[in-house]
Parts: sequence; C-alpha cells; structure tokens
Amino acid sequence: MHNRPLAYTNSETSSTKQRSSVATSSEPFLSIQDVAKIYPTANGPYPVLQGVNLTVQQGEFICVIGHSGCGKSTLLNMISGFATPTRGEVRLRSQPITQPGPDRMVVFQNYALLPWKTALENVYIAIDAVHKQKSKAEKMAIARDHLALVGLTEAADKKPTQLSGGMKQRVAIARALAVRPEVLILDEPFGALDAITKEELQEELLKIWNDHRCTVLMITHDIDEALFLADRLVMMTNGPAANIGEIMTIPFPRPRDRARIMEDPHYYKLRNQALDFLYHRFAHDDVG
Ligand SMILES: Nc1ncnc2c1ncn2[C@@H]1O[C@H](COP(=O)(O)OP(=O)(O)OP(=O)(O)O)[C@@H](O)[C@H]1O
Repeated sequence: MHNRPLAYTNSETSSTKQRSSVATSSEPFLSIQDVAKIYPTANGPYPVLQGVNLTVQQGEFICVIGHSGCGKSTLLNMISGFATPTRGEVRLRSQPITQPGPDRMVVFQNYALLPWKTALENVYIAIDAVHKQKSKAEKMAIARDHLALVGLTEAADKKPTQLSGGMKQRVAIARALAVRPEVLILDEPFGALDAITKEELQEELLKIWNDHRCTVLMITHDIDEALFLADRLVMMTNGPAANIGEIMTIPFPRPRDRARIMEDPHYYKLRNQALDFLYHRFAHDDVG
C-alpha cells in the first residue's frame, strides 16, 4: 500500500485520503499554474493551451484524456521539461521546471529504443547517463534488476527488432524506472498494443507504481484504462486554447481488481460521465 504523506486538496480522492494518514506539508508536489502554450506557426501564433491549472500530490496516479490535438502531449511536455509554458509556470517541489531531468522520465507510445542496442544495453545507457559515479558492474546490476522487474530477464540480449510491441514497451518502462524518477510520464504507452498485452501491462504498471511509489501522469485515449489505473482522471476540453474541463475522482480501493471494479455500479456511472464529457459536452469530429 502507498504511504502518501502530503496534504490534501479539495479535489483529492477518497482513496488517497485513506492512504495519506500522515499528512505533513501544505506544499504541492507538482503544480501547473495558469499555464498557456502558444506555438508560432506559418499562419501566426496558435494557442494550444490556456489557463491550465492542476495540482498533483506526490504518489498520485493521474490519467489525462481528451480528443486528438487538444494539447495533452504539450501539457506533459511542459512537465517533462521538453517544452516551456508561454505563460504561467510548472513547478516540482516549488522549483520551476525549465528543462528535462532524470527526476522526470518519459515513456512514449513508439518505445523510442535504440535499435542497434540490446534490451539490457538500452536500459544500461539511461543508468550510465545519470549515475556516472557508479561502477559498470553496479550499473549492469541495476539494468538487470529492472529488466527482471518487467519480466524480461530472458530477453536481455535481444535487439528491439527481435521483441514484440509489449516487450519493447516493457524495456522502455524498465529504462525509465531504472533511474528512479520521482515522476513517470507516460504518453499513451499502450496505444499500439493488442488488448490482452495492454491489460497485462496495465497490471504490471500498477504493481510497479505500488512498489516504487512514483507519481504517474499518463495520457490515454481509453476510458476503461483510466478508470482501472488512475486516482484522478483529468479531462481536457477541445483546442484551440484548451484547458481542463473536469477532473474525475476515481474512488475504487487499491489494490484494484479489474473484475471487481467492472461489477461495481459506480464504474458505469463514471464511465458514462467521461463518455458524456468527450462525446456530448466536448464532442469533436476526430473521436481520438
Ligand atoms: N511544435 C509545434 N509547433 C506548432 N504546433 C504544434 C507543435 N506541437 C504541437 N502542435 C500542435 O498543437 C496541438 C496539440 O498537439 P499535442 O500533440 O499536444 O496534442 P495531443 O492532445 O497530445 O494529440 P494526440 O492525442 O493526437 O497525440 C496540435 O494541433 C498540434 O498540431
């Protein structure tokens, strides 16, 4: 079980409240304050996001959903540090985020593995970049431990072309976790996987999250995935100038059991509420 020691906000989940019995600090772990992002384009400035506000507690699991092009990746890029806000601020432990860092690791849908390196080497490289002072043997041991964590010990010496999509994504998750980030950012990580592999990886991700206690922000297009994984579901309005339209608290107790959740009448109420948001209140031609 998680032990989440930070103070509550009004929008915090009841499940988080159960876990966070040792609240000590009023400082938000991660805060997005009145953020706007405007991209310069050939047709002039394009305001993707405007007036985005969100506070995330340490150890929370947040899913972000919204139609294709509304600015989900742009928002998470400002947390990873690959992009900076045009207005407003993103802060981690009160410090403005201005660049990428090993405290915030990203997993992409397309895995982003180096094709000429083995699974083990792909994980090793990330550790090597962050822990210069550790010996090669120590770094190899960390890489092997993290491949084992995602069940890939046997595939350590295989190159990405020899791995299935699910295995490649496991390597990418192992690589991200191997540097022990405080924040794990997942940009639609299971979008390219078949339904069975996707469910397996969702279960593994929940287990890893539970054991590692990192804060997770994950983009998904799958409402069921969000209801299974998240403490809160952030639903974004359509762009241009998109922002957060609604934040849904997902109250199912942890550890979560998929079958039990799906038998819960509350599940369908929440599911319908999210569907209504996406397909009625903020309907879009592109149903991504
Ligand atoms: N560097 C850039 N310059 C100009 N426009 C950009 C840039 N990056 C993204 N955009 C535009 O900003 C909008 C939001 O893009 P973004 O990738 O954040 O959306 P998204 O919600 O993650 O989409 P999807 O679900 O399809 O991945 C899109 O219209 C996109 O074309």
